[in-house]
Amino acid sequence: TGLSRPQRMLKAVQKNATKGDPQSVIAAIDYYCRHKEWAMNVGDDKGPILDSVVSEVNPSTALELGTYCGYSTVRIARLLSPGSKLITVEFNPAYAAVARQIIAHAGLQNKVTLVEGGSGDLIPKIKEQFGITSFDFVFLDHWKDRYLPDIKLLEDCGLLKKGSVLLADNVICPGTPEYLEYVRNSPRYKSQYFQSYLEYTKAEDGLEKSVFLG
Ligand SMILES: Oc1cc(-c2ccc(F)cc2)cc2cncnc12
Ligand SMILES: [Mg+2]
Repeated sequence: TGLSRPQRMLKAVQKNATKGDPQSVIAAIDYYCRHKEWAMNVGDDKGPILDSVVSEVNPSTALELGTYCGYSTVRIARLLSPGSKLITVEFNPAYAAVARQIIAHAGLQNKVTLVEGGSGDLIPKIKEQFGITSFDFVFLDHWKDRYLPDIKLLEDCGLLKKGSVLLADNVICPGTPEYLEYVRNSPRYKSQYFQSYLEYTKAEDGLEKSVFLG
């Protein structure tokens, strides 16, 4: 049945984006997904909000849950200071295979570690495997019913510290009601909603930024 949607997206990047130029990779994906076929990247409406939060935090250690094709991985990694690291977790091997190539096309492979597997299995292993004591920034963009259990896991594993920033995609569409209720009502978080649009559409969606208070 030919190429998958992620593989078609990769071809568009290889054809239209300049090697080593993250901005051209981002633009090529946004053009393809807006004009050719939709795909579940954070996109060019929510993307600048992601950029502004990453730039404000300027994380030394960052975690992304849900790589997909690597669009937001590239958005985050292009903003990291030298020596900073982004770990991105993807459950689907076919997605991970495309993401590795898109991240490499952007020239960001030295800033990014892509780990294949389930976030629930991998989070408890991060300290020992990567020698990371805590994350300054976490981007949640995977299965919506994993958002809440995974931040509780991050808390229990001591991977969050006072000031750690969580940014969650899709809190309206498809929606993460249990997660929102938790971060908005917990005394351990200061939460803020950034209204935007579902990628490449006119539907409402938004990002929830939650600062861990320790
Ligand atoms: O940004 C996203 C959007 C959608 C999605 C799919 C279908 C639809 F109709 C609306 C929204 C699904 C996602 C799954 N994981 C991560 N991010 C996602
Ligand atoms: Mg998303």
